[in-house]
Amino acid sequence: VKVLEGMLNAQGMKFGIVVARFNEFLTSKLLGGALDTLHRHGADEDDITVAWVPGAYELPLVSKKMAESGKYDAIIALGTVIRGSTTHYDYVCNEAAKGIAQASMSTGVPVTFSVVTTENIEQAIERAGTKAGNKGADGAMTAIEMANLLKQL
Ligand SMILES: O=c1[nH]c(NC[C@H](O)[C@H](O)[C@H](O)CO)c([N+](=O)[O-])c(=O)[nH]1
Repeated sequence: VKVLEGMLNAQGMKFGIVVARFNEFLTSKLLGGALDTLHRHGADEDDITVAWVPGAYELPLVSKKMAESGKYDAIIALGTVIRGSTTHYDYVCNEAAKGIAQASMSTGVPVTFSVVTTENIEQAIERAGTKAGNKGADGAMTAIEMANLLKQL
């Protein structure tokens, strides 16, 4: 039986990070978690590019453009959408999720969906580096694993 699985080695790999400025108090923490994870798994600082977009709705377009460039082994999409603060929560979340998946499928480049979607600010804080971990760090781990796995296919 031949088993394929991605190692967690980021050495020599190039990563794009797309991060939403909306809820920047929280998305900056997701970015910090992603950068820390990439660094501690061996990624070189010069091999990481960060692009800021206005909000989660804009994540798919820039994720797709970065993926299409062929410059990156994986893309990490970071954002925070909180229902309590918006009437169009479902639209933003659904379009972000669908668009990020499409950016990945249409280019063959892994684009991880690390968008925190919560009912309220407290839940979002829990996922930005407190008791529920850091969704940005999780997205970076997924990106490293997927990039390693795709090299074997
Ligand atoms: O990233 C977010 N964008 C949000 N809206 C902006 C949206 O992503 C677009 O930037 C905007 O609609 C302009 O296209 C949010 N809310 O509306 O509350 C939110 O919680 N998070």
